[in-house]
Amino acid sequence: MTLGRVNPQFRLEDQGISGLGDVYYNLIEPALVEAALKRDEGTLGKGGAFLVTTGKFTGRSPKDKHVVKTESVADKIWWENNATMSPEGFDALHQDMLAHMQGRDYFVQDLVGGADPKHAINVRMVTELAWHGLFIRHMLRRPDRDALDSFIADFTVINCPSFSADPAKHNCRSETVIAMNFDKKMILIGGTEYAGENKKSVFTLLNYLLPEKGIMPMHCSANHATGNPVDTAVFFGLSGTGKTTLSADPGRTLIGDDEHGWSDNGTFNFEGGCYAKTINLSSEAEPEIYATTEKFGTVIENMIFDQDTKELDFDDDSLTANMRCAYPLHYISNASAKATGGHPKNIIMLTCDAFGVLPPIARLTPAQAMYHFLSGFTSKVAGTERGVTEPEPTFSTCFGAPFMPRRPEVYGNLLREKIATHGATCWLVNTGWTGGAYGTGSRMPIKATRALLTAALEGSLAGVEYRKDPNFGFDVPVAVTGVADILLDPRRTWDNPASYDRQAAKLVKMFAENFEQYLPYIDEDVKAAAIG
Ligand SMILES: Nc1ncnc2c1ncn2[C@@H]1O[C@H](COP(=O)(O)OP(=O)(O)O)[C@@H](O)[C@H]1O
Ligand SMILES: C=C(OP(=O)(O)O)C(=O)O
Ligand SMILES: [Mn+2]
Repeated sequence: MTLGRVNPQFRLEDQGISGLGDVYYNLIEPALVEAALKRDEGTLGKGGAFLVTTGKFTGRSPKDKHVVKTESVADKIWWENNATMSPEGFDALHQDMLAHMQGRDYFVQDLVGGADPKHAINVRMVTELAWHGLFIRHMLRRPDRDALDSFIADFTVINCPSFSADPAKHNCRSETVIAMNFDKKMILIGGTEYAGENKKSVFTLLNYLLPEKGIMPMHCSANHATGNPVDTAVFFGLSGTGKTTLSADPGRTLIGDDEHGWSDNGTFNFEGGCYAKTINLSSEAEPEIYATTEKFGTVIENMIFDQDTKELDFDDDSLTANMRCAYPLHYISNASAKATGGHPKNIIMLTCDAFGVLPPIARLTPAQAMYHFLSGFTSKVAGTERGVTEPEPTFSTCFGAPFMPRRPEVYGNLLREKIATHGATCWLVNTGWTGGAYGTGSRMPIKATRALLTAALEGSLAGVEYRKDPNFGFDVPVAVTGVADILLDPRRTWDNPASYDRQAAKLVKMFAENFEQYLPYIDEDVKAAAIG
């Protein structure tokens, strides 16, 4: 049976998918919540939030993500960073997944990736779980109801958590699989319930498609000055560095929290919703995000709650440290209705330095910005990827290596060109450890980070005194109103300055060793900005 609203010329049968049970097309949020409750997929929380657990997989499985090596993409993909799958393996996977889907009910959401209609793609998400339908309906952009009648998908994603892949037959690594086929315009996901795979696979797709149109795809959040989209800031950062937290700024308008493009027209969100970490979320430090956890349909993943009162326990990470909530952009009161902004005036590169070495803010020259963008130094925080249980220093190029199908220079050169054309000011902001490394020191207070960002974005850091950092060569402000001076000089926050110096030397060496791989691809000025 077919239920809901769909283009009568573009049902699943028209895509060669038949023999399913009931197919629910484009249900709106209340209907998805009803369906998910009926199917016992979760339970209602305060304000009608929808609470789910995802079993064994509570974070992404980057090693199980494959790109199908077809002729047309063979010389475009960065294979050192993307696991392959043979076209034959994919076809077998596709067939077996369709066979597995027989007789089961499915939920179809016809959505859009990209707030700039000129560069948007239509994505059809076919999900076994009703709540995955709800999740992705929040996360991507919802077309007008009338537009559904003529919707044709550019890409189709099928997500089937109850399906187990067979490495021998499907040319994959384990029972869990995320397989991207750019030729067949299809992504198949199996063997994991973690909702983040849905949005990050669409992100990877856009990261592949957009550079050829001269658009820079960015793993970043974005906001603009209230009433003034020309004053746009983007915040690059790997998971857990603070993109979502810091872009939800009561003093600015939120464009988006995770994935954006930079075209000749400025900045545009790929998405229509946010996916925030809820561990230790407090109503004082992050009131806007906190409030979404009590709104209708917000999807809350892997949180412990009181069965009687439905009170969420934000400190209980017994299921995972990667507890999450997903909500539409408009659940944040000062979000942009258009989800677009101007050319970034400020570019913030967020790093979560578990060594406690980097200063809380530094101003970068364009060459230094390129150096840090290609380096992508940060820590993986606990939980977002399987197997990571404490902050793990890493160099994740473009601040999002797991989502980059092309070589880093492709993104680096695009960014470099756009920074030069539009004259953006670049900053490195450490939201990680201060007063010592992870284990000794403490995480940078959110209040301090916010005060520094406000100063940078409002322009008041333009006139202050700077020191040149002896290890990294960038400029660090000496004093900023609202922030203790000592915080600005990490060496002074350590009990033993000699230990700091040793740790800094170790980090400089790591940077230098990691950067060697980029030397053949970069210009002299970036080489000159290299450290160590
Ligand atoms: N100084 C800080 N700046 C930003 N976030 C911080 C800071 N200190 C602690 N945090 C916490 O770190 C996490 C950042 O996560 P999030 O904003 O979701 O990152 P991302 O969106 O980049 O994945 C949040 O749980 C936040 O409360
Ligand atoms: C959702 C994710 O990313 P982020 O924390 O950057 O939102 C993820 O990496 O699974
Ligand atoms: Mn985020």
